[in-house]
Amino acid sequence: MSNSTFNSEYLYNLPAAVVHEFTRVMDSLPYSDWQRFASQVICDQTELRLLEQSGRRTETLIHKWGCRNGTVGDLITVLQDLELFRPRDIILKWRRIPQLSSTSPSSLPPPSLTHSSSPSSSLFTPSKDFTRALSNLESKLLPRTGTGPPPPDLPRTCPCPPSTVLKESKKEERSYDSCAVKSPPFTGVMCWPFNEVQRGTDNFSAARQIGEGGFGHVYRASMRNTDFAVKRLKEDSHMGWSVVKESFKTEVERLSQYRHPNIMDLVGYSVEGGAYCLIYVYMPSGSLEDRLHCESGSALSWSQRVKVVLGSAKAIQYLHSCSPALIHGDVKRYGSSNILLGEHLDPKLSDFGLARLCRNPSRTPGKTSSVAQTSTVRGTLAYLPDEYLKDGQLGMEIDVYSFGVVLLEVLTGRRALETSSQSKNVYLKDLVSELEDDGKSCSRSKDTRELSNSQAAENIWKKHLDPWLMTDATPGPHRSKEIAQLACRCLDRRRKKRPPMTEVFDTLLDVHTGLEALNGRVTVRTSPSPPPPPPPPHLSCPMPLRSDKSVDSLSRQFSKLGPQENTFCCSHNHSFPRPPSAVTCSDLPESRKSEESWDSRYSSSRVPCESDESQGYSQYLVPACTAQGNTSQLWPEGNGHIKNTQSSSFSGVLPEPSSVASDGAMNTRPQEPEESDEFASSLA
Ligand SMILES: Nc1ncnc2c1ncn2[C@@H]1O[C@H](COP(=O)(O)OP(=O)(O)OP(=O)(O)O)[C@@H](O)[C@H]1O
Repeated sequence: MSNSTFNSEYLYNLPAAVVHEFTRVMDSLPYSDWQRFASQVICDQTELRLLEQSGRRTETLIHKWGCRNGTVGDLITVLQDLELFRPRDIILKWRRIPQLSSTSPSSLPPPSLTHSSSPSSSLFTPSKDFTRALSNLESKLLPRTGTGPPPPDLPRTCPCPPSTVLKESKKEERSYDSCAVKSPPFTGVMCWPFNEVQRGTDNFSAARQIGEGGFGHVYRASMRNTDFAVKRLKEDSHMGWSVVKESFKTEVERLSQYRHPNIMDLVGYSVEGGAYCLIYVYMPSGSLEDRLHCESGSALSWSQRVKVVLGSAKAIQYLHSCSPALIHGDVKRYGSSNILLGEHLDPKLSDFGLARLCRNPSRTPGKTSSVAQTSTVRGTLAYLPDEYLKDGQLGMEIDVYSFGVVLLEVLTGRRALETSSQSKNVYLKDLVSELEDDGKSCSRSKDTRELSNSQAAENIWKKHLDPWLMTDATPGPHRSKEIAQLACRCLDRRRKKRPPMTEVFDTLLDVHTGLEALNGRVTVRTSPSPPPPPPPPHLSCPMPLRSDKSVDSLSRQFSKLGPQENTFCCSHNHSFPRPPSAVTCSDLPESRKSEESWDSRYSSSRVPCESDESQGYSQYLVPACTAQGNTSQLWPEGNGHIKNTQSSSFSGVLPEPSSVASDGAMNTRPQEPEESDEFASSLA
C-alpha cells in the first residue's frame, strides 16, 4: 500500500473494531511509551495531562486527531518513528483488508474471476481455486505492504456465482433464492446479483432514471415486487475511478455501521466488472430540496417542514452521540438535497461515502473535470462555516452550522446557493453573516454580537419567510420566530456558541409537539366525537347541544377553507412540477384526507395556520451532549507536522465575499414579502 493512499485516508474512517484493537494495545503500553506517542500529536502539556487522566486516553486522542483531519499516514509515520510496530501493524493489517482494487474499470478482473464458481451451497465460502486465482490477480493489481492473509474485498465477497453474471438466459429463470443475496463478512449488507439489478432498472434505462448526483445516476428499480433506488456510480466520474470506488466502500461501511430510522437504509450493493451499484430504500417524496423548491403549489407546509427538520436533527444528533462520533465535515450531506423524504415525509439522511469526495478537489485530474467538481464543491461551500474554509477545523459544530443553513432553507424557501442574474453566487448563509456584520460595525462587544444575532433572526422572520407560508392573519407560522433564532444560533460564526445537535433537536421537538397539539386539538373538535359519557346521576342536567356557540364559531372558520396544511400533495415526480393552483389532496388516501382536513383549512392563504400564542409547551429532557464542547477546545496547537489538507482544498473555489454575493432576483414566487434590508435589496 503506497504512502499516498494512507495519507488520503482519514483517521475518522478507521472502523470501530480497528480503533478498539489499536487503543487496547496502545493503552497497555508502558506509560513513557504512550506519552512519547501522545506528545507527537499534542504539543500542549496541559492538554496532554488532561488526556492522560481520561479513562480511554488513546481513543480520545485518536478521535481528536481525526477531528483535525489526521490521516492514517500521519499515524503510521508517528508509530514507525517511535518503533511502535505492534500497534502500527494493526493499522496496516486493516488497510489491507477491505481494499477495493484501485484499477480502472477496464482493468478489473473479469466476472469469472471476481465471483466464486462454487455451487450455490457454498456461496459464502469461496473455493480454494477461486481464492488462489483472486490472490494472484490482486498481487498483480494491488501492491501491498507487509505480509498477512489477503483480505476479502467487495467484489470478492459478493457471493454471486459467475454463472449468474454470464449466462443471461439461464439467470432469468433462476429463483431469487438461488440468486443468493448474501452478506459478505465485513460489510453486513447484501450483495445483489447484477443481472437482477439490470432487470429491475430495465437495463438502467433513461425512463427509470430519477436523479443524478456528482457521482452517480439514480434509477428507480423494481425488484421482487418492491421499489428501490439504485445509484450506479459514474465510471467517467470527474473524481477518478479509484476515488469513486473508495467512496463506494465508505458508503457501504458507514451505512451499515450507522443505522437509524432517519438515516438512509442501504439495502445492498451490486458489483460487476466496472459497474458499481448501491441499492437503497426508495424514497417516493424526493429530496427536501425538491420539495422546497418545486415551483408549484406543492411546496411543503410549515408542519411538514418542521417534521422534516426534526427527523433530520434526530439523525445528526444520533451520529454525534455515537462513539466515535461521526463528523463528516462534508456537510452538504446534511444539505436539503441529501435529506430524502419517504411516503409520509419521514426524512432520511443520505449520501455518506460519496459526499466525502468533495473534500479533496485537488485530486481532480484535468481541467474539464475540475469544472464539474467545482460546482459540487460550491454546493458544499454553501453549507460550510468560515472556520472550516479558513483552516479546515473539523468538529461537530460544522454539522450544526450546515444544519442551520437547512433551517434557513426551510424558513425562507430559498436555495442554499443561488446564482444571480449577473452569474454571481449568492449564499443563503450570508443572510445571517451580513446582518451580523451590521451589528459588528457598531461595536465588537460580545453583547452587541448577541444582539445582532437576535436581530438577524428577527429580520429573517420579518422579511424573509417563505411567501408560501405567509397568511394575512399572523406574521408568520407557528413559532417560526423560534426556528429563525435557532437557525441564527446554528450559524453563529463563533463555533463554540453554536448549540449542540441535541439542543437543536430538543427545540425542534418542542415546536413540533406544539404543532401536533395544535393540530390535534383542532382535529378533536372537527372530527366526529365519540358520544359523551353519561353524566353521573347527581349531575343529570341536559348536556349542551353540539350546535352551541363554539360550534358556530368553528363553522365560521370553516367557511375560510384553504389549501391543506399538513397534507403532502406533490407526488414524487422529478420532472413534472405542478402548477401553483394544483394544491390538492387527491394523492392522499381517504383516511389521511379526513385526518388532515382541519390542518388544510387552517393553512388557507388567508387564515392563520398556527398561532404563536396558542400553545404552551412542555420541556423535554435530553441527555447532555458531552462530546460537543470538547472537540474544538482540545486542539489549540496540535502537531506541527500534521498537515491540514482541507484549507488548501478549497482555495480555488472559495465563496465570494458577502459584499459581492449580493445580487440577482432570487424568488419569483407570488406574495413576495417586503425585502428592505441589505440582503434583500441586493437581490432585487
Ligand atoms: N433512495 C432514493 N429514493 C428516491 N430518490 C432518490 C434516492 N436517492 C437519490 N434519489 C434521487 O436522486 C437524486 C440524486 O441523488 P444523489 O445522491 O446521487 O445526488 P445528490 O446528493 O443530489 O448529489 P451528490 O451525489 O453530488 O452529492 C436525489 O436528489 C434524489 O432526487
